[in-house]
Amino acid sequence: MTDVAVQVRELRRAFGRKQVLDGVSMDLRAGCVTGFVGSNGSGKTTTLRAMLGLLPAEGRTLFFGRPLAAWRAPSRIVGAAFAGVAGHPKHRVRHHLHMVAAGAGVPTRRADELLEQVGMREAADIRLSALSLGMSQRIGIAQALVAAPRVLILDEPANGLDPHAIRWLRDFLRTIADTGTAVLLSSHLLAEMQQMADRVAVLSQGRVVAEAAMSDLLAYADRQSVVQIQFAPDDAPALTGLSRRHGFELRRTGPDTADITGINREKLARLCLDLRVPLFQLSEDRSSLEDFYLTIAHEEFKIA
Ligand SMILES: Nc1ncnc2c1ncn2[C@@H]1O[C@H](COP(=O)(O)OP(=O)(O)OP(=O)(O)O)[C@@H](O)[C@H]1O
Repeated sequence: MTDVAVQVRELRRAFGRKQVLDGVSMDLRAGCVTGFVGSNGSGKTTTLRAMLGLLPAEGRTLFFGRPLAAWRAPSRIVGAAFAGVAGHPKHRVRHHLHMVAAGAGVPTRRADELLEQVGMREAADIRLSALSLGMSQRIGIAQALVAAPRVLILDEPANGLDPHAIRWLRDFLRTIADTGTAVLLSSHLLAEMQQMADRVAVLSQGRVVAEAAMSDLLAYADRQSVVQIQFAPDDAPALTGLSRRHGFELRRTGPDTADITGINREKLARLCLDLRVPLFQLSEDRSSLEDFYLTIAHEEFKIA
């Protein structure tokens, strides 16, 4: 599904002299999980708040072609969660969600269903102040979903989650997106997004500098990575032939060492195994996706 659910256009916002948003534009697609990434302080939260009209900003955000305020029941259009759950710390989880449901004009049984869906039934009687960060994130998501919105916006939802909970979140968001909901989640960790998002929008210096399918971004990362190998000098011609046949670049750095670009470590290892060329060292200077993100941010990289 590629229907555009949300169009964000030219958002601008300064705090004092600092131009935090300098023309942020992006599209969110229905049925798609979009990761919104940018380093700490790059303006992700500011963008989300501006999109939702929680913060005055120049520019516009259209939800299914209209500003949010033009919809009769905005909570059915978009649900959002910022840093876990917002509510009275003394309220207990179930009571809190019932109040949110009542406020949104939906039956309280919807809140109970969501509590079940986010795996928090056992936490129903816990006070909001006693929730762990991970629990609070889940309840925040339940709260955002209470009116079954067509767009779900989550600010750093993976914060404080352990790997098991991140897997849960990924599967949960996939289920939500599969119903046609457009999901936007922000994070300063690209590695997390790699697990969760179909598409990614990269925020840098107040603008979205890349918007692409996650698979394209990862393929680009592969092309940028450098694999260092060590081999038997006799195998040099075989490796050169392999590089020609498979279109990767091999640059000799010594009689038995080379730097390779244009192919990732796993694929290279498989090709060498097939060719029966033993490698004595195989390391990849892909650094990390974090470093890769910094590269994109600096190069103002655009993926077609
Ligand atoms: N109300 C405010 N008043 C002044 N400055 C603000 C305000 N809100 C945000 N900022 C500044 O705007 C910049 C962007 O902040 P924002 O919280 O949007 O970044 P972020 O990308 O969400 O960061 P993080 O990943 O750390 O959550 C920061 O420099 C922050 O200090």
